Amino acid sequence: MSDILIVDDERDIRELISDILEDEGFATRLAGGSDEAMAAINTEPPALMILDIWLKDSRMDGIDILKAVKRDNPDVPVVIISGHGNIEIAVAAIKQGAYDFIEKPFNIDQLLVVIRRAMETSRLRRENQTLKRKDVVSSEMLGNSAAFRSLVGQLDKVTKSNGRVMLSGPAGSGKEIAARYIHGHSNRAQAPFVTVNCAGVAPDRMEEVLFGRETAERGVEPGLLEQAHGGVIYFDEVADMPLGTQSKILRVLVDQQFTRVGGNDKVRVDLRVISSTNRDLEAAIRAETFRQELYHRLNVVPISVPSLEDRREDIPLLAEHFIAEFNRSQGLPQRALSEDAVALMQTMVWPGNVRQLKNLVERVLILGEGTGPIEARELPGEDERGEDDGRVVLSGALATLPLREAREAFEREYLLTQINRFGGNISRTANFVGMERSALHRKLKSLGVVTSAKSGVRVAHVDEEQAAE
Ligand SMILES: Nc1ncnc2c1ncn2[C@@H]1O[C@H](COP(=O)(O)OP(=O)(O)OP(=O)(O)O)[C@@H](O)[C@H]1O
Repeated sequence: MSDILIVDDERDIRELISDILEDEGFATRLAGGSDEAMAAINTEPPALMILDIWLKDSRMDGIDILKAVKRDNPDVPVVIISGHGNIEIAVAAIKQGAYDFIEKPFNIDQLLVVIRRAMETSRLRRENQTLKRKDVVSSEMLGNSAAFRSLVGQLDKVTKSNGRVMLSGPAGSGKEIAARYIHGHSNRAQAPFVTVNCAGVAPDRMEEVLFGRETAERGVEPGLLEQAHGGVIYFDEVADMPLGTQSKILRVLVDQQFTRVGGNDKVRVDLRVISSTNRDLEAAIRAETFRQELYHRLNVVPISVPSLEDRREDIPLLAEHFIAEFNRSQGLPQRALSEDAVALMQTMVWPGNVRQLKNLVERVLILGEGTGPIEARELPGEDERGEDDGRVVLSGALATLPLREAREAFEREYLLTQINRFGGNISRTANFVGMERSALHRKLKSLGVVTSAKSGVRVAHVDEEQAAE
């Protein structure tokens, strides 16, 4: 979608327009009638279409083509060419969704201004759509592990206030879904939830995207802050916000008002601000890529979202939920999970967290074998797991240790994973690893592994002092 389609029954005119546009660096395609035009659009929708209203000897006239384009490719801006004195028709075309019109005979500058504006508006619109696309995702948040319950407990406490929340946690752990949970349970639930993808917008576009703009030609085009009025604005990955925009956002938070790009009027909006980060913002402040004052304003209530590895117990529940969801949305087979598959999933590493689990489930369902329970062998290939039929590939660090220490390091890691997988429950862990409960306790003690309750969550970790003894 990068060229301009020129539809005119007069060859001289379409070639003239094409020459002008190509001189300006645009690629063009030409069509002399409605069939050719429709075929060109169906092959690949253009970035913009210039359309003559009167098409001699054609099955469809310009207005029909316009209607078809607006029905099937509503994002393609259409600029109408109308004969001199046909203003009513041009106005009718605008009502049908044409972006603008130019009258024949037109002057080149006028043509270029209209085209540039149309392209720019359509780009802004697309950008906003990508930003809002996430809006439709489901916001059912599932889990039953202690770490998850502790998270929900904290979220519940902030739903009723207006306090600014900073969600921190690794990529894909569910920060956005947590933000939606706050929104959905607050008295702003009926108002919009608007996501600003701080990493996805080019720095020089950020202000226009956030604050909107005002131009003589197009009037007011509201930005995301205005679109979120009454609801929640979610700054996803705040650490990626350009420094210049950070200062402007800070001003908005202090003054509770802003000005659109190109405008003079002050705009007031009522917003709740929720932000997320998977980076260490304090380090970003030290590196002077994040403004300290903004950090303090956004970080009023810090809430940390646990990684999937800290809530391994939830893996079967989440996997089953995603299987059901893919069954509903894409008709993928509704399969059960074998015990082996669950055990493997609960011991794998999940750098991409819940998102990675969701992607894995989708892949297994697509590539899968039949409709029976999902087996462990269908899970990621050996190459991805770094093991082969239980053969462990030694990591560099392990390979340099004497056997006794290497075995201890392995046992420590293995048992830590298992205990966390069973939510800190020693009996269930003992049962799974095939040891007596008391023997497991002794083993843990000798390895320096202790379990403790941190904000209501029982987790296993290594007590360095004990381990050193
Ligand atoms: N507790 C949960 N229950 C159900 N689905 C979840 C849960 N947590 C995360 N997900 C799903 O996992 C995916 C990733 O979640 P989300 O986008 O909220 O993560 P994130 O931390 O905001 O990611 P990123 O850091 O990449 O922005 C989404 O599809 C989300 O619906």
